Amino acid sequence: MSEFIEKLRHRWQAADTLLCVGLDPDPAKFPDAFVSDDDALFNFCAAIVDATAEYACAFKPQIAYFAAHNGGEVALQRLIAHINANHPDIPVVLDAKRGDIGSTAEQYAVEAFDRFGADAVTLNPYMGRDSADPFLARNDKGCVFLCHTSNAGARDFQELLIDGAPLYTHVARTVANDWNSAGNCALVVGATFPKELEVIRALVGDMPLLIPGIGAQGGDVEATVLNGKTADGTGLMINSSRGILYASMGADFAEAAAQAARSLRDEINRHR
Ligand SMILES: O=c1ccn([C@@H]2O[C@H](COP(=O)(O)O)[C@@H](O)[C@H]2O)c(=O)[nH]1
Repeated sequence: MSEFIEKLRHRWQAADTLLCVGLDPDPAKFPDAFVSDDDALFNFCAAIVDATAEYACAFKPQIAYFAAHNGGEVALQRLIAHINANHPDIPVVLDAKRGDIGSTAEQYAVEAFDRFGADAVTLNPYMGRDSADPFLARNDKGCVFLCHTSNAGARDFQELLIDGAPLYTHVARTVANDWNSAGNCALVVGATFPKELEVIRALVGDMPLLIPGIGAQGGDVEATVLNGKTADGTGLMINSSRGILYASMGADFAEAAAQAARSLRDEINRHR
């Protein structure tokens, strides 16, 4: 089992939480105090991280929200270093959805794990095994493959029938049975597709699932937990980004984020 999966399992138990706090910083939504702050991306996210850490089983920074801004990738690098230094028990899943030919994928693996210091990265399996190999070879780290995403367009390709079974089930089986020999794989499954979540859980045993789609996208917490949990009541990183980050856009943003995180952690736990 990879260090990422061990760290995640330990955090599930030690902190009694399945909540993943998503870090999608949008300066247009920041409180006024950040308007003239040259380091607003880092300062806003670090305040959210410190306020919500006790409720988090993982943090998930989405790289686009950093890379969209000049200097944003340096802010991301510093933010992950801040999490690793101050909250070392909480794994960081870099949401980058990488996938390319092997030689380029090698560079993406260096980017995620060595430059940014993430414990795991989200990956697009569409280009097949050789595009995943540079990540799978890092068996201390985690590879979180898109399986059934949370958006409406997930149906366009992911539900197409191949040999009588939807494409997303082929992804789930292939990752669980072929790609996970080092025990370092996980899957992304949207909370907005609870029936498909149940199907995927039945196919992949205890493999961890990253679940976006709660909060702003309207996924149902009870259905997510009931259909996605493992026999021991864990197995899930249930993500909320905007619902936590922007619980208040006032001076009390960090306290409001902590309250939103605690409330969602508690709601999740009521259904475990
Ligand atoms: O299927 C997917 C895969 C990834 N995401 C990402 O998760 C968060 C969701 O943000 P919310 O504000 O909680 O809706 C965001 O970073 C997406 O890029 C997803 O939503 N669905």
